Amino acid sequence: MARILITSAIPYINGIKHLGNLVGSQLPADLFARYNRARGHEVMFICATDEHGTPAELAAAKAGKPVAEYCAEMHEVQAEIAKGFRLSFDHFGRSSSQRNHALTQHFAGRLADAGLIREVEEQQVYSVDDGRFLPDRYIEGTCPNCGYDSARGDQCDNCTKQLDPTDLINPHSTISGSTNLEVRTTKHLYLRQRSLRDKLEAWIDSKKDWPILTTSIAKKWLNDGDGLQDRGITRDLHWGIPVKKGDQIWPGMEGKVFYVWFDAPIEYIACTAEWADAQGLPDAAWQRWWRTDMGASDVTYYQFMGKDNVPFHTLSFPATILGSGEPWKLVDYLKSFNYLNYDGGQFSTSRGRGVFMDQALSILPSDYWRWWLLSHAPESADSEFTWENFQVSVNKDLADVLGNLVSRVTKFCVSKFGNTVPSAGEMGEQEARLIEELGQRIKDYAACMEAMEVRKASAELRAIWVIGNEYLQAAAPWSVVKTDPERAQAMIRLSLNLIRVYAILSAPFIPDAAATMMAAIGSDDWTWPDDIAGAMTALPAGHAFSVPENLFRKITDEERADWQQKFAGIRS
Ligand SMILES: Nc1ncnc2c1ncn2[C@@H]1O[C@H](COP(=O)(O)OP(=O)(O)OP(=O)(O)O)[C@@H](O)[C@H]1O
Ligand SMILES: [Zn+2]
Repeated sequence: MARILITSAIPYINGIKHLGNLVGSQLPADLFARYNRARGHEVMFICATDEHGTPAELAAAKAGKPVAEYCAEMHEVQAEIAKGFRLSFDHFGRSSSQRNHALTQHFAGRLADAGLIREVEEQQVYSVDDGRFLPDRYIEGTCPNCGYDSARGDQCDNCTKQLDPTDLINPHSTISGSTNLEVRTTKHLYLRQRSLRDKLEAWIDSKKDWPILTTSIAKKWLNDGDGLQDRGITRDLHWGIPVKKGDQIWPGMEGKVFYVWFDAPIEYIACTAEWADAQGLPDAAWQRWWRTDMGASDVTYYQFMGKDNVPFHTLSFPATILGSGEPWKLVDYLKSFNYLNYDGGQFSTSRGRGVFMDQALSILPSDYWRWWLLSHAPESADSEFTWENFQVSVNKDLADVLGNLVSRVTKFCVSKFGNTVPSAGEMGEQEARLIEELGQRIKDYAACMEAMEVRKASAELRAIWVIGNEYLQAAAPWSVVKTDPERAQAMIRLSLNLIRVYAILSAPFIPDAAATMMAAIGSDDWTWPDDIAGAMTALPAGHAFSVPENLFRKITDEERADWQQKFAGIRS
């Protein structure tokens, strides 16, 4: 039994996530967690909400709520939707937890002790009436380039020109509208990533089996232009983790917080501590996942994320870990994804474009989405969600192939032989061939799952469903029963066993349908079918089963057109 630590990129708190976010991080991580549990490994699967930073403050202000209250509410909303998609986190934590405060301050203190932090003086816009420094997005004014009157401090949305807040004509604070702004000097902490550059490069070079997407992004940041740069890790904001050196005051940094990208990945560790707290377990319980000096040396650590998160996980977070000089676990395998696009454009939370997780569940159960998203995961390139493709995939793979097999076999058996596994007849050549082919295909499927080749794994699973259908088609028990009922019984006995095997193999992709199949077949034995011949004869003659409710329904053309129309616009 192996010990497997899995973290999904933590979703940002400022709204409900779209299907792109889901397939780029949480969903494939869940697939991998479920698969490894099914193989009997010890799994710790961690996710959380990413709660700090300016966008959270802005979203809270828009909702008219204090930011802490807004985050607490949105965390519950996201946790509920995650349950709806059957995301099997061991813990879904919060980056604003006390655990993360303490751990983030601890890491900063260690980095300072190691000489890896430098203090930098910067010029920044200060709003006298608001009593605070303003991040670029909090400042608006007239664009010097095109005259647009709501250009932001970092960019003009009208002409796209990149701006400095000091470029704006008649700038004002978006918080209060005040024009009483001045440029003041402020102090920030920078992590000396440059001095860790060679160490980071050697570490990345040692990862020969990582996806090219992952290593190419890391290499770009290491080498492009002047190479890896030191990075500001503090901000002049109210909402965040107060800057401290361990549990000590940091002179000159009073009132400042850590930058959200500094504390967010540390939450993977803190979240595991939150898990232990929630279980009433001592620190040793989470430390054995993270500290190689406290039992984590046999842990293999996998991360899942979309491509935009890769630099922070290949460089910044490892710089924090390596720089601390403490024996924390570094990631062993980083699975990254390209982007899923939506019907001819991009998904966008800020612009409300695409299908969002709550909307998806309101029209179809989670298995339909899980299957489509995973079987079309943007692995080697970006992929695109279209309603046509979704309809075809659901109707063919789920309804025609898998659903149809389950319903045909169980209904036929009940009508001809009753609702128990029939006992007569012997297996023949055809059955032996099916069992042999299944054995090989299950090995291929497992290899894809272990390599986290999500699309290939789904293709293997589909092929496993297809060979069952082909067998039934060729064996044709509904014809054979007329001349040789005992042969037909043997065929159906095998097919009922096949349904149980399908439930086990399909569960990581479509857990609800798998549970329905297993319940209908009257078993709770989820043992992985390593011994396929044994698994295909596991249900004894006389074992009772039932006909399940229709596993999957088809999507009609009218529904497809209706949804396409309904989701074409912008979610406000
Ligand atoms: N279109 C997409 N396809 C696949 N993965 C995506 C997509 N957009 C974001 N992701 C990934 O989703 C995960 C969660 O992202 P996060 O909550 O930070 O939202 P985001 O990156 O700000 O995206 P958006 O602004 O579109 O919501 C991250 O790992 C990110 O890389
Ligand atoms: Zn402009």
